[in-house]
Amino acid sequence: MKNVLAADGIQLSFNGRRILSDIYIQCEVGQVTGLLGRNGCGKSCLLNIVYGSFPCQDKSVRINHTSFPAAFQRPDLLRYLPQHNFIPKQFTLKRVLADFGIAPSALEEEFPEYARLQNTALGNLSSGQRRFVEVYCILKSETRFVLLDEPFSFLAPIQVERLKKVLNAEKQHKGFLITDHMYPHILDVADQLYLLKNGKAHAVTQQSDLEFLGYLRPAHHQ
Ligand SMILES: Nc1ncnc2c1ncn2[C@@H]1O[C@H](COP(=O)(O)OP(=O)(O)OP(=O)(O)O)[C@@H](O)[C@H]1O
Repeated sequence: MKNVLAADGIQLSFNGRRILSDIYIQCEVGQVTGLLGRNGCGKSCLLNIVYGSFPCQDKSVRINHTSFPAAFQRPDLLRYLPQHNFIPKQFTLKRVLADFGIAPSALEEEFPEYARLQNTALGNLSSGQRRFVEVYCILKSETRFVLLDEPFSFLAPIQVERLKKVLNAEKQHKGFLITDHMYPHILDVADQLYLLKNGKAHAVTQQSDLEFLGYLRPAHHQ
């Protein structure tokens, strides 16, 4: 049986304003599922709800048909990269890698420039380096599914390309749900794509769908 994370029946409103109303998304081990949408359409809320850290009027989150309303309690099954820095800044790189069960040599082989930073606290890295470490640790951690909220923002293009290689290697045994406004990278890595609009998740198969749904300006208008 395939390993599938599925979420549906999600209803979310703030002060009577409907944010999410008709959501069905699924994510399979071996695949990257992309989630696009304009600012404020509810992407971060949706990831938080799937993770279980955000209260929601109604939802069903399942892994292989088993319900996981509080998936954040099962890091062996699901990990989440929030939009903001989430690892305490006083932790050294060495400690962070150990906490995520990653051998320092694994990072150093792929990214030798981090070898000399093992004893550096994350707060003393540049903001891009700090974000890079967070994304790398979440990508490499031992889990089944990974939710990524804006992993590429704040990173230099070459770092994005290098992390995309890590993502593609890791997806052999993990499923990813990823959102980022650097949409060409999402189109590049995603095996399937959803666009969130007016509370609904629309399955998208080609760039013209994104234009039709108003996420991209039509090519002939650019
Ligand atoms: N705690 C809250 N109370 C009230 N409204 C909220 C709360 N959290 C989020 N919202 C609203 O819900 C909507 C969706 O927010 P969310 O952060 O999920 O959007 P997003 O698609 O991730 O946006 P962006 O791309 O700008 O990060 C926004 O209009 C936001 O103002």
